[in-house]
Amino acid sequence: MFVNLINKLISTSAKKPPQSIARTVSTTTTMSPATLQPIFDKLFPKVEELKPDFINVLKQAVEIPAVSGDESLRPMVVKKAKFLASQLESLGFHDIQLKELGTQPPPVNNTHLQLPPVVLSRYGSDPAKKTVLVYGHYDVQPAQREDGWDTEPFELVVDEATQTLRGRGSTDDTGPLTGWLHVVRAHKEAGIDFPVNLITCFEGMEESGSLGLEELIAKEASNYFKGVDAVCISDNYWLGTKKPVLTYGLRGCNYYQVTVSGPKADLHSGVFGGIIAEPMVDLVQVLSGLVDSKGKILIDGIDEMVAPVTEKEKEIYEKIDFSLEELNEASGSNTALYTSKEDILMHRWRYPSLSVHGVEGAFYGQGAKTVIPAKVSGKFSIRTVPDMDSEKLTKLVVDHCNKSFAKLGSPNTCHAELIHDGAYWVSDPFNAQFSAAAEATKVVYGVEPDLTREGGSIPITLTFEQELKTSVLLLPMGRGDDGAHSINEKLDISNFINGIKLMGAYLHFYAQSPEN
Ligand SMILES: C[C@H](N)C(=O)N[C@@H](Cc1c[nH]cn1)C(=O)O
Ligand SMILES: [Zn+2]
Ligand SMILES: [Zn+2]
Repeated sequence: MFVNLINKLISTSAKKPPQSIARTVSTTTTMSPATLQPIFDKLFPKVEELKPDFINVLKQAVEIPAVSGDESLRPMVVKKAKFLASQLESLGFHDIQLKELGTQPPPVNNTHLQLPPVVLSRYGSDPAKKTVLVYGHYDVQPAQREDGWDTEPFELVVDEATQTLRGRGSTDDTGPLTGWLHVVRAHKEAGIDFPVNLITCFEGMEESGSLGLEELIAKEASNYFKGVDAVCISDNYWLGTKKPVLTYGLRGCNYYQVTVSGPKADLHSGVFGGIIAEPMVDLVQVLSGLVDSKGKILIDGIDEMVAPVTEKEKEIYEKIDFSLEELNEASGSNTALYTSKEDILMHRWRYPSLSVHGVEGAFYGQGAKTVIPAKVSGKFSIRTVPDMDSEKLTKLVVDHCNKSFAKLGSPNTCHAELIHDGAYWVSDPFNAQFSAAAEATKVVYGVEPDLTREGGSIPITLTFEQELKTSVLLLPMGRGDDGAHSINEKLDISNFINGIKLMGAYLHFYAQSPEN
């Protein structure tokens, strides 16, 4: 009955993909694990044998602080691109190109700042084989030891006690990205013919909105990317900590800043406090008018853009393997806004959310600096979902900020703007790629994967689908408690090693699959 429900959801949603599907994948396919078993019997032990080398490559990559959101670290992002190019070269990839994307558009402090290059390369060019493009990002989120890390964030620590690899980028996304290189190495050293032609597209701006990549993909669709049959992205996480998943949906992300400016320079609060209008005081009031403590977005017009939940969709969430306890464990707290699994998953996957991230220009360090900041920018983002329109949303956000500020009657000035936007994406999880990945999961993990959506965003996903006219599969490597974007980010060694096997097995199953 549940299978019928899923099929109905897909067939009735016409061009629109299903909102959410929670059952395991049905693999009615001609692919036979038995014919591939002799290959896996050679491949998997080789992956195990190369584990120390794979960890060592990840260690070298993590040591480069490629923080795309920090302008001063841009040379490090470029250094990491070059490091990857040299790794690709030593593995026998060809046609390696570091594609330049021009200068970073405003808002930016250095108006001549070059965007980091996109690393394109090929492994194999056999016309008899399918071509799979693998996308990953080599940039990372900012991290400082003082944030609360147990060890230096840009040193990969092999934690024997927990059997994890700790360091910024271990799970998001340096570990999974390097996984694709390791798959090639394991094939070479095991003497196994690589099942597909591989193209890499590794970018260095994902954590900052994938600036410039859309244009590159549109340009290369009929050039470098010509003949791509499928796109695979390993850049998200299992829902929990035990069960592997395949992911068929992402929320989008519109990132904003609202800047309040007043005095020419920061001022002494003893000299000017009480006699001038303080930008920070205005800003906190504008920010507090965006969302309430229950997570309700206070901007008029947003709820109306969200696709309504159908009765059928509600049933889907019941089947998912997830609990409030797992959420509490992953957040390290009991601060959840919802208690039921359905509410938690719907608010993570299919409703928008607004998060306030920080304030640029404000005092934030230790001690007690008595300053009145002259200009402060509040940063916040809205995770978007079907059927929200990015331009309409931005208009609502900017109008809302301007109205909130006007109510204050302040002599300061206020400017709200979009920094970047990335689209949401929902796909059909029963195509050839997902079936191949489900078979691979059964071989590697011995279970059928759950089908999940992701609350986070990978801005370029929809662009690949539209420009290359291919399906996209999200094949996560890490677990839901990996701490991506947080302190002590980690990747379990077992996820790293099994994830590499999974990537390899998926490529073999997909190569055998009768359809594209
Ligand atoms: C899911 C992916 N690994 C990720 O972390 N994506 C970022 C991308 C982003 C940054 N700004 C806007 N999108 C995320 O979801 O925050
Ligand atoms: Zn990330
Ligand atoms: Zn990522």
